Amino acid sequence: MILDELANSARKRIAEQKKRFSLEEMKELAKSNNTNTPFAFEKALRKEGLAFICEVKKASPSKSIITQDFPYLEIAKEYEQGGADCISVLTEPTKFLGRDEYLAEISKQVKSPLLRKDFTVDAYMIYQAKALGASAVLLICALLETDTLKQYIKVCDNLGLSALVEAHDETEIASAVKAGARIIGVNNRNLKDFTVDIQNCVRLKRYIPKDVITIGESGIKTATDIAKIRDAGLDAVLIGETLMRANDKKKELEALKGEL
Ligand SMILES: O=C(O)c1ccccc1NCC(=O)[C@H](O)[C@H](O)COP(=O)(O)O
Repeated sequence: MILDELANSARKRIAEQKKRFSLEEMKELAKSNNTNTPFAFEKALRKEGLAFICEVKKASPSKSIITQDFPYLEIAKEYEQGGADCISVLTEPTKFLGRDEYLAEISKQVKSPLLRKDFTVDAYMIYQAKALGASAVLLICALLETDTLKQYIKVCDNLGLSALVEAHDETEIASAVKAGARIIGVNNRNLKDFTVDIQNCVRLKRYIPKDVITIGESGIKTATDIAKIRDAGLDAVLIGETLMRANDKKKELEALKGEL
C-alpha cells in the first residue's frame, strides 16, 4: 500500500538525517526557533466562518506531476495575498517531490501558520518541523496507533505546535478523539485506491466532538463543494491540486471563497 511505502521511506530518510543531527541536537534546533506564536495554526482555524488551508505541492502519488512550474515561494505568497488562513507545505521527497528547504524558506517569507505535510513516523520529525519553522504537523491515524498519536500530540503540545490528526473513517476518528486530538482532518481520498468522495467529510462530521476543529481534506474543486462542507458545519478546508493547477492562484482562491 502507498502509505506503507511512504512511511518506510520516511523511516529511512530520518535514519540518515539522525546521522547528521542527533535527536538531542534536533531538540536544541527546535527550541532555538522561536519565530512562531505558539499554536498559531490552531488559533488561525478557530476563526468565525470557514478557514482555508492552501497547499504547496508539486506532485502526488495519485496524480504524479501536478505542475512543472513550481515557484514555491511565489505560490505561498500568492496564497497569503488571496486570504489563506494557513499554508500546507509538502516536504515528502519521493512521491510529492517536496523538500524540507521549501518549508524553511517559506517560513522566512510568509506570516501565515505553516503545516509540515509529511508522513510523521518518528517524534524526531516533530522537532524537525519546529526547527524548519512549521506551526503544525500531520499525524495520520492509518499509520499511528492511538497511544503513539497521544504521545506525539504531547510532544507537539510541549513545542507549541498544533497536531492535525487525519482520519478517513469512523474507527480512525474514534482513535483520534481517544488520543486527545484538537484538530481532526477528514480525508475524502481513500489512500488505498485513491478514489475521492467529497461527501466523506460531510458524512463523518457527526462523529467528531463539537469543540474539535474539523477540516475537510482532498478533492475540493468548486465553490459548490465548499458550500456543502460549510453547510455541514466543518471549520476548515484543505485544498491542494485545484489551486496548484490554477494559473492565477489568488483569483482562484478568491473565487473558491466566494469573493468574486
Ligand atoms: O494525494 C495523494 O495522492 C496522496 C496519496 C497518498 C497519501 C496522501 C496523499 N495526499 C495528501 C493529501 O492529503 C492531499 O495533498 C491534500 O488533502 C490535498 O488534496 P487535494 O486538494 O486533492 O490535492
